[in-house]
Amino acid sequence: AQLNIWARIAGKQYFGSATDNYELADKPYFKQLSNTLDFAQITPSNSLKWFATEPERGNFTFAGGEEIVAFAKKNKQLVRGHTCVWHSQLAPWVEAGNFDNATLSTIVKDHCYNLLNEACRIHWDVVNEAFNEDGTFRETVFYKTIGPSYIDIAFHAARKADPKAKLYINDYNIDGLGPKSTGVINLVKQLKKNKVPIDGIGVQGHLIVGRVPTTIRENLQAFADLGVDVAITELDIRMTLPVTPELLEQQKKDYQTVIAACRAVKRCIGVTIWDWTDKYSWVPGVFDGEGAALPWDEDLKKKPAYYGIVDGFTKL
Ligand SMILES: OC[C@H]1CNC[C@@H](O)[C@@H]1O[C@@H]1O[C@H](CO)[C@@H](O[C@@H]2O[C@H](CO)[C@@H](O[C@@H]3O[C@H](CO)[C@@H](O)[C@H](O)[C@H]3O)[C@H](O)[C@H]2O)[C@H](O)[C@H]1O
Repeated sequence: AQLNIWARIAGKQYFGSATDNYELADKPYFKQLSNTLDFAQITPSNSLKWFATEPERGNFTFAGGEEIVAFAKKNKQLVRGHTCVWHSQLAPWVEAGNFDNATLSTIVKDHCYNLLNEACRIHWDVVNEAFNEDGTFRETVFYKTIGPSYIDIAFHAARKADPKAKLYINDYNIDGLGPKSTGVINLVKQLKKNKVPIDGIGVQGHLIVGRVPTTIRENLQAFADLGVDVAITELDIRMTLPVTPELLEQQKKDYQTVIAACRAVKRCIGVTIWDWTDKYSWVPGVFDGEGAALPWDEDLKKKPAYYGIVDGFTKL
């Protein structure tokens, strides 16, 4: 059996992968990504971001996102939408406009409403990477101009556009207990108190071999105890190159640990890897001398990590 089958047997809704438009031209890659026994869910890794969907104010363009959505639909794969409000890959006019609070609030509302109205999906990362490592709010153009209520505005607009989609806040380095996870917990408590429609917390899971937080299961449970779903949204576990048999074995154990933690938490509903083959991983382009983060190698061959994921879903 394959990854999504084991995920389902373990009571999860899906196992999935991110992908990007240019990768779909790669036939062997396309064939494996279409394999729903491994991947029952797809996340467009770039083409639903602000730079791609609203390059000029009020000019909404969804061609890139729609191409990946059409691919998923054909395979009956679920789609996670990524992402509505994020400080990175933001269309330049949003910051260059020096908009006041009222105007930028309208811009956020319109962007999230149109994005979700066009591209209805199972989940949406409505707000991405809103926190600093110490759990305080990241000083983005949205936070500096509007304050923390930009998050409320985005979620309300998202819910108005799509009453069914599950609305998530998504971030990295919130895999284990710590000040950043506490920041997320305090925010979600506040949002729920203020009746802001939030359904889930997205734990990106960009991890390092041999350094998976020992508190990951406890942390996922703490998020679930807030009365929201949890999803692992961008899992990859990078190593310092060159690849060695020891590092591959440790990576296998690390994937097993993360999957087993999600499996143990009832409201951890699914796992998405941030692409599936090292051939298209974002890691080497950002972390010099690091890579080999994904379960398939550059030749599209399964690595020990693949079996670590199986063990995570199956082993007691
Ligand atoms: O950074 C990893 C995660 C972290 N969490 C949020 C999540 O959204 C993020 O994903 C990554 O987010 C990164 C940007 O922050 C993306 O990287 C961008 O990916 C884009 C599409 O491939 C790149 O754009 C291409 O760049 C090429 C060379 O510069 C140009 O020739 C292409 O025209 C242009 O499309 C950008 O330079 C590159 O910065 C990665 O693909 C994407 O996987």
